[in-house]
Amino acid sequence: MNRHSSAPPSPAARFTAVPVPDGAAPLIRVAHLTKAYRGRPALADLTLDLPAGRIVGLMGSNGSGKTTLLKILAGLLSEYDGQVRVGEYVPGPQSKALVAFLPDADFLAPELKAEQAIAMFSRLFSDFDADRARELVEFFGLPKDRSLKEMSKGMGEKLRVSLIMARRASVYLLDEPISGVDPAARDVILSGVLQGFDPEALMVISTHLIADVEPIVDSVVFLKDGRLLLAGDADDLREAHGMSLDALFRKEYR
Ligand SMILES: Nc1ncnc2c1ncn2[C@@H]1O[C@H](COP(=O)(O)OP(=O)(O)OP(=O)(O)O)[C@@H](O)[C@H]1O
Repeated sequence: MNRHSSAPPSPAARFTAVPVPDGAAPLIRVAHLTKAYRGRPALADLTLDLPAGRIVGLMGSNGSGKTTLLKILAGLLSEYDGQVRVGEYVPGPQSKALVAFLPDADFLAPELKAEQAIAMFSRLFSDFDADRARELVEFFGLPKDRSLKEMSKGMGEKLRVSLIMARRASVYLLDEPISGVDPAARDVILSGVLQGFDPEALMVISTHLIADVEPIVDSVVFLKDGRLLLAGDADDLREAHGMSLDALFRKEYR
């Protein structure tokens, strides 16, 4: 994984890109992306390429622009400056077919039980694998006879993750999939996310719970105030800074 030379520990500024294999086209390309809400910048001149086959931790303190970036990549926010490509597409109907997006807010009707939600996703998405969703529901031990409103917060999140990860997408964008659930449930959710994950796909997981996702990410993007603070291979960053990503995050955001 280490593509950097054996240079001494270096400042964060050296790590400004997730490595893209030689000759490969990035799956996501973002160039000079700027997005403001009523004149207040949420993303400022962000440039970032992400290749297929990576699990990227999108990290940053509250308000650093993670959700805004994911919504733009998912095609839900279309007013921005700069260039964005998912595969060969500007975010829109064609790119949406490639992208499975787990928003940080509820997106399912509270009356739905697991099997009804699976039926709905089968109708909505041609790449949805209902058997895979049922396997995940089973893996998470979710009750089949309870609707979403009768489930705990952690159960609801597990159902949403089961649905999103059962799409056969090229890009998975997960916005805070483990926030608001207890530490044991976080581990279970993350192992569910990884189960059967296509190694050729790209996954971007936004979080500020760095220690929890650190074991599963191989690349990192740190945002601060809508700008790229650093980005790189997780092993390279740990080696160059001589600390875990969690410790690095605490140092950079102090
Ligand atoms: N719909 C909106 N209208 C106005 N301002 C917004 C809106 N959505 C986000 N913002 C602002 O944009 C900035 C970035 O917000 P965003 O939600 O992208 O950050 P985040 O890193 O996902 O934060 P968190 O970790 O708290 O979820 C913040 O200053 C926020 O207040």
